[in-house]
Amino acid sequence: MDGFGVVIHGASGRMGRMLLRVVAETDGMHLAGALDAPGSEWVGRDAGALEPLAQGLTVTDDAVGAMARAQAVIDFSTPEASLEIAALAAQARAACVIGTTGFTVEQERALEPASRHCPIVKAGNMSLGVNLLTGLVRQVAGALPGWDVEVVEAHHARKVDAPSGTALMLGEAAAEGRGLRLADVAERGRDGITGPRAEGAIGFAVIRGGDVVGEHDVIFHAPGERVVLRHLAADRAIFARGAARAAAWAQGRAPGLYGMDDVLGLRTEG
Ligand SMILES: NC(=O)C1=CN([C@@H]2O[C@H](COP(=O)(O)OP(=O)(O)OC[C@H]3O[C@@H](n4cnc5c(N)ncnc54)[C@H](OP(=O)(O)O)[C@@H]3O)[C@@H](O)[C@H]2O)C=CC1
Ligand SMILES: O=C(O)C1=N[C@H](C(=O)O)C[C@H](O)C1
Repeated sequence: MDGFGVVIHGASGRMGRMLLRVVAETDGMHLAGALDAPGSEWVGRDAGALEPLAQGLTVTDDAVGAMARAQAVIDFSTPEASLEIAALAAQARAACVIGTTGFTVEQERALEPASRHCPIVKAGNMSLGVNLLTGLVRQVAGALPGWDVEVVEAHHARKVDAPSGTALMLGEAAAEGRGLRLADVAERGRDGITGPRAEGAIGFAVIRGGDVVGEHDVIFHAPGERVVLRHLAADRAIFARGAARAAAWAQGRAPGLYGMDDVLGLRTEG
């Protein structure tokens, strides 16, 4: 078998199926496990029914057993399940790539113990385009200090968290560009008599419907003009390829919590 072994956590999901394909197709790695939720109808069945290239692998809910045979796990599931698999990756000293979004601040913090024992790469969006856009947003927000920033995102009707992980990443970048913390300036829900927009706020608006893969606009408003930075995702393969690249990058890496900016060499100091 080619290269290092990768377990897919959340294998029957929209992203899980895509990852089964992308990992099977990527040189330097092979599928070592397809993990799904305990009690899932998929457990015990051939993963070939999820993705033909995964034929011969049995979907399992035995996370300990699967991690014993792997050097990396790629997780697109739920925040609770991500924390469990990160702890097991730490025990196995395997790299852990987390694409799952919707973490609370406490859940983000709860990843720290695992990150002392294995490399964890976590990002609300694993695509090259969004990670480049994040740097541009940081730059533009700093260059246009008085402008009103609004982040608008659209996703498919099955998405359960809002604003999206990507929208929050972009909002964080805008706040960082102005030397602020997003938590201090975010306006995440407007309804009723809201009063005028708070000066310096970073606003979020959310659209849900149909099968939209993921669309994000960061709009900078000033009297008489607007600058719009946009990313449109049309294929989940862009996220899966980013996650596979992160798993390869993390092989042999020191324990710690990393982002896609580390993987892609986009991190700017300061
Ligand atoms: N960072 C990025 O680039 C991207 C992030 N995402 C994020 O990834 C996550 C998943 O998205 P998506 O694939 O669309 O969602 P789905 O709901 O289609 O898939 C989630 C999968 O996780 C499984 N799961 C739930 N609990 C567990 C558990 N305890 N152990 C193992 N598996 C479990 C589900 O199984 P069951 O159905 O049986 O409950 C399901 O197969 C979301 O948070 C989404 O926002 C999505 C795309 C890109
Ligand atoms: O749930 C999704 O589908 C997506 N989730 C991520 C997010 O929350 O930003 C990334 C992508 O936009 C698709």
